[in-house]
Amino acid sequence: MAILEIDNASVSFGPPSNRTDVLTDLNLQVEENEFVAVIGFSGAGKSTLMSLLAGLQKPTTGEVRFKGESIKEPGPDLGLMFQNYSLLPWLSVVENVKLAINAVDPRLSKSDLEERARHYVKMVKLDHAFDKKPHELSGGMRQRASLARTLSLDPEVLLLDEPLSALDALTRSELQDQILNIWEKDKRTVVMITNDVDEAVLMADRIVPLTMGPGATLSEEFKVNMERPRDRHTLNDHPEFMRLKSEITAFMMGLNKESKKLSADIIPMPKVTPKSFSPPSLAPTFKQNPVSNKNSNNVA
Ligand SMILES: Nc1ncnc2c1ncn2[C@@H]1O[C@H](COP(=O)(O)OP(=O)(O)OP(=O)(O)O)[C@@H](O)[C@H]1O
Repeated sequence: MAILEIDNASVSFGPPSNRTDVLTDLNLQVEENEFVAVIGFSGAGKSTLMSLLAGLQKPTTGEVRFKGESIKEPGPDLGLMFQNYSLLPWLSVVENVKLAINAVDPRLSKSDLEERARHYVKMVKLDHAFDKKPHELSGGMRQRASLARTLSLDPEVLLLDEPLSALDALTRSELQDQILNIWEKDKRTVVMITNDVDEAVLMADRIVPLTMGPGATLSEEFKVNMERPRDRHTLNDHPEFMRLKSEITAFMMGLNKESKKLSADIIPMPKVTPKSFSPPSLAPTFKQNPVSNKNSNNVA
């Protein structure tokens, strides 16, 4: 049985008179220990999809299940790492992690809590910044801290919403490796959103494109049949990597083209011709006030 399932789900926002259909007819099955990458364009509904999987967003229709049970609310089994770090600015790295652990495990002793928080901060190689506040960290360090916080909850499923988007290429590769290490060593299930085809092929077992919104849906998937560990340095010589990369890129470009064509078909520009138009005078106009005119000498 799949650990995580989306069954014919859709998400719409707003009242019926002004409804926005963001996601429609979503179906996805994620097996235990699988690494699934969802790839999509900006604004397609990727974060909405993650919120749905994390139980933060209820489907308008359909169902989302974890281990066969309908997901009713967020819980520690489904660890969501947000795109925008969301660290509390007045707490240090280790305090941010402690706060998260304490929320799911309030009976831990002070020393166990400290030890566990430090363990996860070390895991993402932030030991040198235990006591730093978020404003003292670089973007990459904040993403690590945010990852440490998500990992510290020891979730069965890691839901990573563009976890590496704000990073430079070097830091990005370093963190990709760390996520892969954690996934392989601790045998987790990962669903990761990315907009980077290379990253998806390097990391995932399966890549599922999200079509363009409104009414985005998950389309046909691409299986990554490449042995692990995958060596990033020789990937560009790997025929399967090259094939997948070009197929997925062509598919995504096709989606983009189709969506532009659709929006051109659906929203024709209205033909608006003003009946008459006279530009307002640039000089300010004042209404004559007989009283103030009389006292005009009194103006300071
Ligand atoms: N609570 C909400 N109410 C109304 N509309 C919403 C809400 N949440 C998201 N949307 C709309 O849903 C669409 C998809 O948003 P979402 O943030 O899921 O996209 P995304 O693919 O994650 O975007 P990005 O890559 O830019 O972060 C957008 O048009 C957004 O305005």
